This record gives sequence, structure tokens and C-alpha cells, in this order.
Amino acid sequence: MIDGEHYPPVVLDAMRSVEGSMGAVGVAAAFLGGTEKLKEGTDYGLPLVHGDDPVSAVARALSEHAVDVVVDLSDEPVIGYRERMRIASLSLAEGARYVGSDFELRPPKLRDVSTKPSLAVVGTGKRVGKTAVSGYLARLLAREGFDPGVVSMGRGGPPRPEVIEGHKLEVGSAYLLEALERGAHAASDYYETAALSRVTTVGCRRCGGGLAGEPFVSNVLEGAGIANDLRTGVTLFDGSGAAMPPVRVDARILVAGAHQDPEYVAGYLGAYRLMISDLLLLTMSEEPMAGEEKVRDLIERVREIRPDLPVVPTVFRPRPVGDVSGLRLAYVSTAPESVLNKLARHLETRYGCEVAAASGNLSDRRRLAADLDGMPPVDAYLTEIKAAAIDVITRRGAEEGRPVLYCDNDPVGEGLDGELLRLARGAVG
Ligand SMILES: Nc1ncnc2c1ncn2[C@@H]1O[C@H](COP(=O)(O)OP(=O)(O)OP(=O)(O)O)[C@@H](O)[C@H]1O
Ligand SMILES: O=C(O)[C@@H](COP(=O)(O)O)OP(=O)(O)O
Repeated sequence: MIDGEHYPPVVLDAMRSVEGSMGAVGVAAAFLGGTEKLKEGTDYGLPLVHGDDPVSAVARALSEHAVDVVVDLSDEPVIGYRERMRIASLSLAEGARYVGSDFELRPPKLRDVSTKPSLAVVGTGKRVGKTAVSGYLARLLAREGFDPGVVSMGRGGPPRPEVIEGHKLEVGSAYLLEALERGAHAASDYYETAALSRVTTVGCRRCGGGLAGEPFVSNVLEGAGIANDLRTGVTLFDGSGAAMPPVRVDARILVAGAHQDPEYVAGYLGAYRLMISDLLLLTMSEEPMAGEEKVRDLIERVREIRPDLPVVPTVFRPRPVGDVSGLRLAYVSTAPESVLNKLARHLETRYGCEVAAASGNLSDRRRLAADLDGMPPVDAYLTEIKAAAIDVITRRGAEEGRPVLYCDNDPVGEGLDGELLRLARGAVG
């Protein structure tokens, strides 16, 4: 990446010096713009690639040349922070490193370990709905005869990958309390998916996540190997936070919250995630999380990066697993305070229960304790399987002799099933 803001002999010297120090051979120079010190007709010794703007110049260079590393010899005012993050996204998406004087970004290593058709559900942040979508996808594919297994990874996952045969076992409160007694984080995603979707899950752990989503440490590759040996037809990999399972897959579903800062979805290395995905689900696409205008604006931002990417706006609705009709319930969740009332009313009208109390503080044990202390007497607890669902809610239910029922979040969106099945069929095909 060079520009006309630098005097040509300075650029030429720098190109030689970088080639020498990196042991690299230049294949092309993307000319990003800048006129101040430009001398028309300068021979930079490499094919020059131009674009309408700095980002498109790099995009064109990457599409016209096989490149291992993009070296940034430009600077402001030709490119700024935003352009650099877009260029980083482009480089990484093409499998190239992006190197500047004081930084280096590497594409995440996505290992080719799955011997089965595979899909991944990845996200742009925590609690944007990856697990809800993975569970929904698993149930959809099970119904359609794909015979899926799920490999989950989480920041509370097991030291060695663990298999739960959700279709054979009753993963209910007794099972989860037993896991808790063994020292497990019994609300981890693989317990959640096995219990709510009744599919075979492989639980894995990860710690840390890079800008482009590579976990610092994880046992997902081992988990993927275990999934290869299961009697399943398709493997679904579920991400964690904005971190991606470090595996190559046939298709990738990106889950982003419509309520998120658009910069986190389409800017920074959100752009990279958009570039390597095959479908974008915009969850929480309703008031008060995100109104029509916000959703529209976000889709426009996404289109600037990936005009061809199918986008499905969705909303979540709670779905109890088991019969709650006629029960007076305490509903416990991680949903924001602003939507709790709406979710409670949905449970009442759709499932015939009474939600006598609701708390959205499942991931804050101190606040949760205060909420629980202030609740009126109920017949049963209805909780998501997340955060303190087992160590606090399920344990409390057992001590009080009150049943604890579990609740999933179903994504609802026009054309959702069709898009998911299209990807699954493509993967199998
Ligand atoms: N209608 C709604 N509006 C806003 N938030 C909702 C709504 N329904 C459910 N939620 C919340 O959305 C979140 C979805 O979480 P989900 O687990 O699926 O996401 P995730 O990205 O996989 O995170 P994690 O793995 O930590 O659970 C939950 O916090 C849930 O309570
Ligand atoms: O914190 C995480 O890593 C997972 C859940 O972790 P576990 O509870 O499954 O261990 O949540 P996510 O980031 O996917 O929203």
C-alpha cells in the first residue's frame, strides 16, 4: 500500500527495505491516493493497482494478485483508522496478513478437521443469540432428516470435550444439578443446547478471543474430532462471544444484534465477519431494542460491505420446554429489563401460565438474590439455561421443593427456515 503523500524515492527505498527485512517479494503496489508529492509517471517497479478510494484499491489488488501479506506503507491523511480496519478485514478475508509498522493482524487459523458437512453459527458479541439460533437450527435440521450434532464452545466449557446425548437423555434439573455437583458450569452452552433442543452436543471451552475471532486457547479441535466419530450427519459449530470456532466449515451464519453499535457489526473487524459469512441474522429487530429505522440503517451499512449477503431480521420469543399452563411462575432470564414485560405477557397468552414475577438478572448473582427475595410465592420457576440458572435457580427450586422448568428463545423471522435449509443443503451437497 503506497500513496502520493510520500515522495516517490522515499517510497521506493521503503519498499526495498521492507522486502529485505521481511524476505518478501512484492507482486503489486496498491496506490491509495494522495497528490502532494506525487510525480506522474514514477516507476515503482511493480504493477500499480488503482481504485476509486483506498479500500477499493486494496480490494482490487487482492482480487488480481495472489498475496500472502499486505504491507501498509501509507498513513493519514490518505487512510485513517476506519479505512485501515476495512483493509484489515479485506486482507484477512483473503487469507493474507496485514502488516504495518507497529501492528500485524493474521487471519484466524481455521483448521480443516470436520469430516462431515459442517455449519458454524458465529456472532458479533455476547448474548446476541448464537445459542438460540444454533438450537433452532439443530431442531430444524433434525426434523428435516439431517441428523445434526452440535459442537459448542464457551468460556465455561469443560477441560476435555464432553458429549451429551441430548436425544437419548432427559437433561432436566436433576441432570444439571448432578453436573453442578461434579464442578461443571452446568449452564454452559452445551448443556443448554442438549436440554432445550435434545440433540447430541459436544461441549468445549475457549479462553480469550482475538480481534478477528480466533480463540487464544481452546479444545474445539479435539471436540471437532469427537464429533467426526458420532453417529450424526452434519456438525454445527456454535461460537462464543465474538470468537469463532477455529475450524473450516461449509457455511457460516453470522448472528448480530440489531441493537448493537453499527460500528461493531459493520466496522472494526465486524466487516471481516461479514465478508466470510453466508447469511446474516439480525436478532432483536424490534422496539425497544432496535426500531425499523435502526434496522434499515444497519442493513445499509452491511450492504456497503457485502451487497450480496442475505440478511434476515429476526426477533426472539420465549418458549418453555414442558407444560406450564395453569402455573403461577417466576420467570428468570438474561433479557434486558426493557423487554421483560413483553416476554412475560407472551408467555401468558401463548402458554396459559401466569408470570407472577420476572427478573432479568440471571447473570448478576447479587441482583438476582435481591430479586428472588422480593418475589411473591410461585408454583414453579421458569428460567433460561444460562449464567446462574443452575447454581442459583435450580438449586433454590430443589431446596424449596418447587419445580424448575427451562425456557428457550425461539428466533422468528420471515424466510428464516428457508435460508437456513438452503445453507444446510448446500453443505451436504
Ligand atoms: N425479545 C427479546 N428482546 C431482547 N432480548 C431477548 C429477547 N428474547 C431473548 N432475549 C435475550 O437474548 C439473549 C440471547 O442469548 P443467546 O444465549 O441465544 O445468545 P448467545 O449469543 O449465544 O449468548 P450465550 O451463549 O452467552 O447465551 C438472551 O440474553 C435472552 O434473554
Ligand atoms: O460466555 C461464553 O463464552 C458463552 C457462554 O459460555 P458458556 O456458558 O457456554 O460456557 O456465551 P456467548 O459468548 O456465546 O454469548
